[in-house]
Amino acid sequence: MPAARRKSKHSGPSPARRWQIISSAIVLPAVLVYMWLSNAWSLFQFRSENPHLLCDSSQAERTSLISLDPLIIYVRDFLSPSEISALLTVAESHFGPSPVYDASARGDTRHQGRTSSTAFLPPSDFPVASCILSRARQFMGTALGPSNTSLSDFSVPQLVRYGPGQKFDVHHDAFPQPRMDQSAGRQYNRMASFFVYLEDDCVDCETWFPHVEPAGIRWGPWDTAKSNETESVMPKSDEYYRNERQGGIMFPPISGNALFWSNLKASGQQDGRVLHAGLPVGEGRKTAMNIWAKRWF
Ligand SMILES: O=C(O)CCC(=O)C(=O)O
Ligand SMILES: [Fe+2]
Repeated sequence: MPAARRKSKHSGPSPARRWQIISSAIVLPAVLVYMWLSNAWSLFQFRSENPHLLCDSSQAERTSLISLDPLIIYVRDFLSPSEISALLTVAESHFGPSPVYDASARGDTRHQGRTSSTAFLPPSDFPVASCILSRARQFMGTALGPSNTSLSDFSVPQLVRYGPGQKFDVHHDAFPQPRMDQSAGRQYNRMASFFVYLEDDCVDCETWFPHVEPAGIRWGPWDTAKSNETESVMPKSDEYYRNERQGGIMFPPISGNALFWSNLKASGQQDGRVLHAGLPVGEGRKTAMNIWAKRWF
């Protein structure tokens, strides 16, 4: 046999080399295809479990900043329907004429600017009021301050009710000067307000903040005094505030939702920008809950 032929018979790759070639030509691509397929499968599964691959609508934020300065926050679903019906039931027999604080008399009086009815719900007598105060405390987080440690850091919660023609004229929730808390033996003021809507079956019954004009508001044509029409500033499905022809912002009552705002400047004085009113009810009935957090002095 010629030498050249003999040589070619033995010059092929060794078995180890052949295995190396097979593995790089078949096994490696197979592994890569497998990895790609399994990734694609997981993605497919993820997509079929989350067909829209968008936000989960049940995770919608419940709070909206209306104004940073002064601080005003809108809270959706602050109270559940069952909490609302519990509050309305326990308060029903406790309504009397709404009081107004008279600084010169240093006490509560009646005033023609406030014609609603009020029911006081001391948390010690009304467990539902107590758990709602705890929620308010949670909402306020560390803003209550280190000396605020108990439910007495809130004024006694009140339900306020308006029938046709009843109103609360423009006013401030904080007192002009700190007021004595007799049982605590200390002075306090209402540093923040929660106003929670319970019954909203009424017309012309908004809460109006005449001096708050959030940056995000699109002013209506009336702003130029050319038209009498107000313009909604939110899409219909989310219409929880609207602008007001005379200026400011109006909140129509929506049962369960709450407004939260800060009443005091850092100095402890009233912040005049959060003056507000309960407009005279046209028809129907509005019931809401007042919760005031105290700042001690
Ligand atoms: O009735 C309203 O809309 C506001 C009432 C209010 O401001 C209050 O009770 O202090
Ligand atoms: Fe008020």
